[in-house]
Amino acid sequence: MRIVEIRQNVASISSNIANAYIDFSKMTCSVVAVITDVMRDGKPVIGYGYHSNGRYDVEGLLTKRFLPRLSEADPDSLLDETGQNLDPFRIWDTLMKNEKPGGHGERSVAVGAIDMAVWDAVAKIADVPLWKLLADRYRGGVADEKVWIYAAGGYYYPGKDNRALQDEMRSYLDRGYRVVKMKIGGASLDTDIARIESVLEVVGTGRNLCVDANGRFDLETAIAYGEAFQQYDLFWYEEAGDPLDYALQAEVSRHYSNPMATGENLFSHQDARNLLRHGGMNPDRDWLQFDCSLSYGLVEYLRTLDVAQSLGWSSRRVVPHGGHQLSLNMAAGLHLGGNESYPDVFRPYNGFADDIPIEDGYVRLPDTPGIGFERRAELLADLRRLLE
Ligand SMILES: O=C([O-])CC(=O)C(=O)O
Ligand SMILES: [Mg+2]
Repeated sequence: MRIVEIRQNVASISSNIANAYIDFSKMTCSVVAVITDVMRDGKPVIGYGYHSNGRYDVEGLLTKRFLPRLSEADPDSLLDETGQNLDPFRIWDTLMKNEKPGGHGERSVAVGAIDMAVWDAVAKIADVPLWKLLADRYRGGVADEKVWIYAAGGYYYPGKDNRALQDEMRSYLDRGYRVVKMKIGGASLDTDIARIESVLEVVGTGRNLCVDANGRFDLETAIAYGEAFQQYDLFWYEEAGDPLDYALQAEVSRHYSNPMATGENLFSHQDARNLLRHGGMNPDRDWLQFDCSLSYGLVEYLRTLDVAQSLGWSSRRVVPHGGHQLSLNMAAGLHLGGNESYPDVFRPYNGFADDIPIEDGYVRLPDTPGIGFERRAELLADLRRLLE
């Protein structure tokens, strides 16, 4: 078999929402299609990939550096030992040839988008859903039947008052979610506490609410917020300070005794290891949110999970950022703790299978070969519009 062509394009995921750090008025993402010469039902197998929100598209990195490395490689060097399918690890090594270590920047996003498309193609060629392929390869054939997901939203946007915030959260509960997430740090402490209390009226208990500061706070502010909402026993307190400030994370943990979460802006297993070595995080209490699509893909994520395990972390404490179906497959197939979900934001690069309901905070996975994009019509239509 061969890769016939790899296409890339830029999708818009812009909207008028804002977190404590950025607005999303110009947010984009890169989309990738790996077109193969393997035929299914008279059509070539195509693997699709993209990266999640938060980093802008990486078109330049894809077109100038990473895609040429694949087209210049000996096609056989990208295949597994059977010669009948792609090998994501060999492809990864080809992509990363002549890249120095460290300084992970945003090349990890370009590699992540390609890697997603490669795994989609690999599972389609193997004719199995990716969650099953992962469970068979890495977890003795045992996949989780359903995955815990939480509804991430609660953004700031113009004209949004606490009533609108409550309506948003109520609609998530109506759609089957139990735990919701809201943004903090984009307003004063008093305003945010009033927002939190208004959401608690809807979700009932702090155990159903996560708050996300998107790395906005300095140490003093992070501690002040923690002290102000310690009493609510929130599900987690996310990205209190700068994602690379491990000493801040450790110090906040000394003041805040409920669960904390971070990791969505760490893009390599080495950065993840530094967080776990130096961030004072507690494997019995805290949560890790590394996002494969931003951090060199699933190939690298397997290393990150190994590093976490060697430092005493169960994969069940990992709940990836990004709300995409690749992480959902990984959650089921690799026994993660769950996955983020964006019921309403970042459309159409959000959501899971159209026809599978969310029940009591859990979702099941489709049995479609690949990642499952074919079961999410709006997303597939956009990928096809941009790539075919
Ligand atoms: O608002 C964002 O940048 C997304 C985010 O942090 C999340 O989903 O946790
Ligand atoms: Mg976040």
